Amino acid sequence: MLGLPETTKACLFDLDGVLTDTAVLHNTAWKTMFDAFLTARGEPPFDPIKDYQQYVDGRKREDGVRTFLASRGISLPEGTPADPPQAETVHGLSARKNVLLLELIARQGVEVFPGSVDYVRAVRAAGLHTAVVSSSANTVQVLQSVGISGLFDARIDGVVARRRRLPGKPEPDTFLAGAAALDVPAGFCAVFEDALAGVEAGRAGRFGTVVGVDRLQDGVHGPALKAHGADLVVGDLSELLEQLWTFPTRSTPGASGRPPWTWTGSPRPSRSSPCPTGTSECAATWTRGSRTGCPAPI
Ligand SMILES: O=P(O)(O)OC[C@H]1O[C@@H](O)[C@H](O)[C@@H](O)[C@@H]1O
Repeated sequence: MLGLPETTKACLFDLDGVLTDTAVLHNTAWKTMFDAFLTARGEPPFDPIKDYQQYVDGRKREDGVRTFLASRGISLPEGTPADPPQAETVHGLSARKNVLLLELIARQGVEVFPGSVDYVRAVRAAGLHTAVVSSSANTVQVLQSVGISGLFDARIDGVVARRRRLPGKPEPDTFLAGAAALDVPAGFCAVFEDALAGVEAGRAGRFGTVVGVDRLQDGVHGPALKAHGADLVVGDLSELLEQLWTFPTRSTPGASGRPPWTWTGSPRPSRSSPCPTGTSECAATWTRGSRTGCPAPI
């Protein structure tokens, strides 16, 4: 069910790029901030694909600054969290990026991915627990702005991680804290992540399933998510809902109240996993309304 193993008891969702369309806002804020900094030093600009994915995406704000600067062989003083945006320190650059991000959020607004909201609702309807596990210290504001805070039983975000001194992704600690908050062992949890650092954290924490979410669909990011720890990769969580299949009986209703599939021909395929339809095992002809074909994506 839900495209997850039957043993799954809880789902841990990353925020930016998984639930909300905010990864692009973060990326823009990072590029604007780093480009101004790099240009002043005569350095090549920030690459919004390679640099973002490898050094920044999914990491806590200050970790993103440190990891990217290290990749360019640049070192800055740490400073303190009280540093203003003008400070030439790790915390100062972090503050600059946050000012830009908040401007972008205010100007452009935040959108949810409807397929993700449908999926979270389906997960909860199936009795599974849910948590949002994000590196972002702006998680509360983003969730509230789109009205989905109530869909999660627990939240481990950048603010919580800072307070509890949890190492950020790619370390597994924030996801493990999410699982602990739901009182579900990691092996019974599914992690949903769009960032390389995030799927790495999922693998490092030995979670039951790590679902990579490939919003780029460029033929590169999906395989990279797999290489970094995703067990499966989807373009949108709605794809998992579509795989919410069982071999229907003649009276089994389709998902979302659609008419049931019926079959003709024989033999009717037996239940098995993975779905045998579309393989030589399936000799039945399945129809629903005017549609004939595989019942898996019901
Ligand atoms: O700056 P914030 O809102 O605390 O977010 C920290 C990080 O949160 C992650 O979710 C994003 O993938 C990163 O791009 C971002 O830098």
